[in-house]
Amino acid sequence: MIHLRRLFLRRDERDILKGVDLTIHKGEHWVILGRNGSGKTTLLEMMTGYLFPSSGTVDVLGNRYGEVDIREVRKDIGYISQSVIEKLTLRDPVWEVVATGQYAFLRFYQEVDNAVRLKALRLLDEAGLGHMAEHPFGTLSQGERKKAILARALMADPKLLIMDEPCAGLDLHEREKLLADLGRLKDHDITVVYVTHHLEEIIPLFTHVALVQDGLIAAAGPKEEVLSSDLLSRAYEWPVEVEWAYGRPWIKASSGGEQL
Ligand SMILES: Nc1ncnc2c1ncn2[C@@H]1O[C@H](COP(=O)(O)OP(=O)(O)OP(=O)(O)O)[C@@H](O)[C@H]1O
Repeated sequence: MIHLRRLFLRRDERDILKGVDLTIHKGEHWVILGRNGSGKTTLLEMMTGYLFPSSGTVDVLGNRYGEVDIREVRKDIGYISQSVIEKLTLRDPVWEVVATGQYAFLRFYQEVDNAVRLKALRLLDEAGLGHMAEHPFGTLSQGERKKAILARALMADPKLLIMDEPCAGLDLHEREKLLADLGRLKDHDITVVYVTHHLEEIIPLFTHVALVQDGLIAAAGPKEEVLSSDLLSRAYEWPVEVEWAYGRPWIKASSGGEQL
């Protein structure tokens, strides 16, 4: 599904990626963790074809970037990031913002096909936002916006859903509601790649974790193996302990502990 091979990225005389290898198979759901500036967003942008490596190969859904029309590949990829959210028009009705996901447009300048409108309304209903379909997008709370953006990303029935910190800025209640929506993707034929800073967002849906450290993959594999106190302490350069509860990992950091 995704094969990253020997990815290097050099920008402004700095090595941002230093030889990343990562393979994600169909049916797996991955979380990418790592310190600020370690290269997580850069990796997502390589997967979506918004950034090209200085060297190395990126294969996504059987296509090698550089040899195919990436716009065609993107039709099968849902991408949720702050930069996408910022481009959406706040005064458009929620259902229309969701419906644009069908074509990866930002706005409609023509009549919307009725089948597309109905699909947007159904996805909004499933997200519990049906009653807000006609509200201007900008009047939604941050949590409601995130749920609507997830519905938008699902409009085109993507094979791959890539998310960059979708729970950022949400309170516990809104976060849990968004995670519950994500959990339901288990029944969809979709592969999820998810960047976060918060281990507790690693709900049972997720199967694998990659730890990024200073432009390299420090560890990657089944979540139970990678989410060890030892590996996480090294990746975050801080002594931490991981505990599991409700099928999710929870992290304890030693306060004022000597840095590793
Ligand atoms: N266009 C660019 N030109 C130069 N340096 C860049 C560029 N984009 C990113 N970087 C640098 O590359 C490094 C990795 O950035 P990236 O955004 O991938 O990190 P991240 O792991 O997503 O961080 P965060 O958790 O803070 O979002 C950072 O040091 C950043 O300053």
